[in-house]
Amino acid sequence: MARADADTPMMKQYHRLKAEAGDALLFYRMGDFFELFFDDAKVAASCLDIALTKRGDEVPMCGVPVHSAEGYLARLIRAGHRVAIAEQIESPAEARKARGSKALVERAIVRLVTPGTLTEDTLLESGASNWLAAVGRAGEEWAIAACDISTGRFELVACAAHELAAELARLAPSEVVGAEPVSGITGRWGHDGFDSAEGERALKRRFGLADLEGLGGPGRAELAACGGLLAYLDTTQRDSTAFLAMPRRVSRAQHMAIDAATRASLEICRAQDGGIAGSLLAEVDRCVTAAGRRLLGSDLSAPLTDRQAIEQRLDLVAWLHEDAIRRERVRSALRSLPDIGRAMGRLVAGRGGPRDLAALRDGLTGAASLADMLERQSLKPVLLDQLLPELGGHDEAISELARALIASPPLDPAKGGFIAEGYDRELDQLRSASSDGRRAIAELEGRYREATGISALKIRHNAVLGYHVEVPARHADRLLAPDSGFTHRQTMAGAVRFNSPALHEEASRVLEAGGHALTLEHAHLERLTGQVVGRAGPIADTADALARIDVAAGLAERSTEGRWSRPSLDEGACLEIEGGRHPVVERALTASGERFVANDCCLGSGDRLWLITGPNMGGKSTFLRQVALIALLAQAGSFVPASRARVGLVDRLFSRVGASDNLARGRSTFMVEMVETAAILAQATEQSLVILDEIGRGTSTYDGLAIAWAVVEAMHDEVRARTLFATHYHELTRLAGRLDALSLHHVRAREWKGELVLLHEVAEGAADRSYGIAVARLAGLSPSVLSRAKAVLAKLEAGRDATGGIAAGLDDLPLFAAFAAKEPPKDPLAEALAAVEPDSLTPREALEQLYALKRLADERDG
Ligand SMILES: Nc1ncnc2c1ncn2[C@@H]1O[C@H](COP(=O)(O)OP(=O)(O)OP(=O)(O)O)[C@@H](O)[C@H]1O
Repeated sequence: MARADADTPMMKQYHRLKAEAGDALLFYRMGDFFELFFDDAKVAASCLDIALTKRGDEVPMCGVPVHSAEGYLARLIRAGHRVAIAEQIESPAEARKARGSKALVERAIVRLVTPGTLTEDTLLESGASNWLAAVGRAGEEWAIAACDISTGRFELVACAAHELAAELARLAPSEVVGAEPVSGITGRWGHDGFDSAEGERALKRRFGLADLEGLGGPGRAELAACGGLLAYLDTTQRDSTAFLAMPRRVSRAQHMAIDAATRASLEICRAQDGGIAGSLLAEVDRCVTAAGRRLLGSDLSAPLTDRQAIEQRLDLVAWLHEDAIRRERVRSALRSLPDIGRAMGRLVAGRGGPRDLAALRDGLTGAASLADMLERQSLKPVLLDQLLPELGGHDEAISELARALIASPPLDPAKGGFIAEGYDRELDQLRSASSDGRRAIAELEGRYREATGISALKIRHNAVLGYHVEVPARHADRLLAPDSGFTHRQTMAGAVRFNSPALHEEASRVLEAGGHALTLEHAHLERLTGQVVGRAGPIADTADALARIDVAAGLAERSTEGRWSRPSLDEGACLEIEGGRHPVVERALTASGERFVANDCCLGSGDRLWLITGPNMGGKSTFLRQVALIALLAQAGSFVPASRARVGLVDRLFSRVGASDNLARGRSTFMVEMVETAAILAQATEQSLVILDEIGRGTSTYDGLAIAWAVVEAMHDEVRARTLFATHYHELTRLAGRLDALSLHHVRAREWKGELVLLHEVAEGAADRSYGIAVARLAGLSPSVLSRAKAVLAKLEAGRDATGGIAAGLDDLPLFAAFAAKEPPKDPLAEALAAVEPDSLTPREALEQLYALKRLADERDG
């Protein structure tokens, strides 16, 4: 930068603000633009594809107009940037008045825009939640405090260190913050406030609580996370407040545990390409409101484990499923409702406007009439009875807003005109004074035309001159005459402009009345906003209740469309599915005119591990995933794509795909596969459901088979979870003779007139052969390569038959339990040492312990 420029007061101010903004891009307000300088300008210009210019000789700079800044902000945020907004906090006139004619306008950072702290519609996806998650810890305890300030949701979850990643995967936050880096988690670290005492203070202050008993006494890690979260909100929101309902403590046991890899593999809320299209969510979603869509996403992300709660959701879906007319009435009532949750988020944050108030008016009115309609229905399910009271109770607010606002107010309050006539007498009078004035001005125009004889005379208005008389240049002389009563203001190319005392007087009246009217309207806006913000909690409850009804009605609609059935739930470890289908694959096939073959599955304590073989493309992966998705949908409270399903409640769901299937995602090392398999073996329980698709195939045949073999044994003998294991290692079928709760299944195929026909039917027993070469022919491999492959296969098979193949001798292998029992011998000295707590010992006790340890050491060595 040029030295001289660096020293200007403006640049000094800029650098001070930039230092405060840290790594966020600084939007520095200059008149009608936000300007960016130095590296910020380079980053923004390339990200936004706008021109990079120079200030003075050297300072790179670019700018975006204030009125369209939101669109640019959205792009920067989506590209992973944070933006600090430095506004002018006084007008140039105020600055001059206070500090002289050359005074610099004072600026301050009024907001830090980050991905997790957005409230604007243009910056948010309407159908997805926008979580900000703060990771806190106290000793060995960890917790996440998460909020979505666009709707006020606020959750606390305590968990162990190894569960953090899965919990974060459930929330899929837009932003993660914490005090110190947590391995395996991408976030922004180094933030302050992650302290339990600070958290407790901040929570009490924020919600006006004397103690935290009402919240069920959150633990120290939860408080630390809260402290960090609230401090971060203060940093980003500055003078405005973020919308937060009272925190809800989420116990991990309330939800089916699903780790990040399983979510990705089952494509629950996002498909593999990261988009919603192609995911389970997109397939199931028939919600008619954005809030419903957000809730459905969170339901599918966190299926329940409490049978009663699931049955309640299912009862509501069933009630809407059995009566199409009732369902359509509910859905059409919901369809017209605005997003009151998000409107509330903006109003609380001080970024709301008249249109948000109108959204509340219309949304709450709609909620009340929906409640009326539902109230009259008979045999209502319990959940609906619980939801109905939440829909109402806003009569006062509704009638106030209905009286106060015009039908469709403008987004921007700046020009006024949003307060309805008849709401405020004074405002009405001011408005009529102003319109009387405008009428008087129009009359004046007529009179002047007559008096001057200039029919082209006009009274106009612009920002610089205000009201003025304008005549074509050729008639100007008449008005320029000293006794004309007009004062010259401006000469243009073809016209000359004048003022007159009468016009001046009328114009002042218009201006004054208009100004007062605007001030009054703004005062009303502020007061009305204050009133609804005071009811933020109950309004958020209404928004949640509407979303819950929308989700149930949408699921009922989807079930009708797809002939889905209500699952029955069971506390035991069973999973019985008749005529199960994979909703996403089924739709893709139907779209191309093909038929999806429904399949059965029956897992129970005596038959809990299915080993599935069969040709490539035979439908193994599809079958595995559909079973997992059916369990997941059932526990989320949805009907399922099956003719009958009985689901033993699943505590944890795991799905893993062998390494090579994941190649496209670039994270498909064999190592990842093994780490993930190890996690399943460590975490799955007898109540879990595990889907393993070709585990072990990412390495050499011998290693792969050996690992797959050992994993199947461990799943069967140790973990004992319900398991579906798809494999191409035919040798594994030998395990059926040794493991009594394992059964063999295959996807059927037939060769007909030399062509392979894949039947996509799951049948009992092992596949008779692998058909790999036949599939390769389907794929179009050349005849010469195919015939060579056949010759090689024949040789290999002959060798296998002669020697017993690669699995020869495995039948003599001792059982898995014989190995599993062998743990490394314990070291008493190490154990005793680990048990010592130096801080809690007196010097004398310490000495005694030292002697005891020495004794143990002697015993071990001696
Ligand atoms: N039940 C079914 N009914 C009809 N078509 C099916 C069915 N299941 C799968 N398919 C079709 O077969 C294709 C392959 O299925 P899938 O990927 O499940 O096979 P796979 O046995 O796992 O194959 P590979 O062993 O090569 O991974 C699917 O994309 C789908 O088009």
